[in-house]
Amino acid sequence: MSTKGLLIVLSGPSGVGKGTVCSALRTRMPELIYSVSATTRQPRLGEVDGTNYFFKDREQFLSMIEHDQLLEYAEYVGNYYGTPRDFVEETLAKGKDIILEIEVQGALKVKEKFPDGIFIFLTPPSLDELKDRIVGRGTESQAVIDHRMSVAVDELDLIRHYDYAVVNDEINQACKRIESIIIAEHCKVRA
Ligand SMILES: Nc1nc2c(ncn2[C@@H]2O[C@H](COP(=O)(O)OP(=O)(O)O)[C@@H](O)[C@H]2O)c(=O)[nH]1
Ligand SMILES: Nc1ncnc2c1ncn2[C@@H]1O[C@H](COP(=O)(O)OP(=O)(O)O)[C@@H](O)[C@H]1O
Repeated sequence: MSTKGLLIVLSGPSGVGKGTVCSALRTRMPELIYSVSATTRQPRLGEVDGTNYFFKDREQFLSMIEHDQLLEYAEYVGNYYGTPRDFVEETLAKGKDIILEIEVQGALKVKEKFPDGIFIFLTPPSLDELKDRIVGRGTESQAVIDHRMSVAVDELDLIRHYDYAVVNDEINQACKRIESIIIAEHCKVRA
């Protein structure tokens, strides 16, 4: 059984349920650490700076890039998103597992730096269900929903770069699958 911390990357199209699954996982796996990203996106109603994201303006974000403070970053539907580097490295150095909820371009960059990371892609039961969820959430304008749906089709094509695909048909089942993956990865015999 490995005592080293695992770097876990969870990706999936907008509206698939990443945020919902992550908050349910927090209850099931209180020892798992969550990376809080920086973004230039406007906060949604109820989102808290430092908890959901570190909300930055474009200039602040570009300064983080310039000072090499981000492990990876990507532009997604008109905004920047990036993973603060120090927190991830410090968490892994303490032997704790950390989960990054990030989109595919960023995930592929993390894979280059951490080939031993565990890459999990959360999929919707269908594209119709995905659209229903993103519309049902009610946080985006119609134009942003359309853009996110077209990005989703391209993202689904990149599943092949991931180690695991988990369907989010039901929240508890999806969490159970992710928890099982993490437990199994800790049992893996590594060189
Ligand atoms: N590359 C990268 N993507 C991120 C990061 N943080 C969040 N994302 C992704 O950016 C996309 C948009 O996030 P958000 O605007 O919160 O929308 P939501 O995922 O639909 O709730 C999602 O795919 C997130 O997983 C990050 O630090 N880096
Ligand atoms: N398994 C599920 N079944 C039905 N609805 C879900 C499921 N998982 C998430 N949802 C709903 O779908 C919407 C989008 O979920 P969210 O977690 O915000 O997605 P993401 O973070 O991937 O963009 C929310 O309204 C959420 O309540």
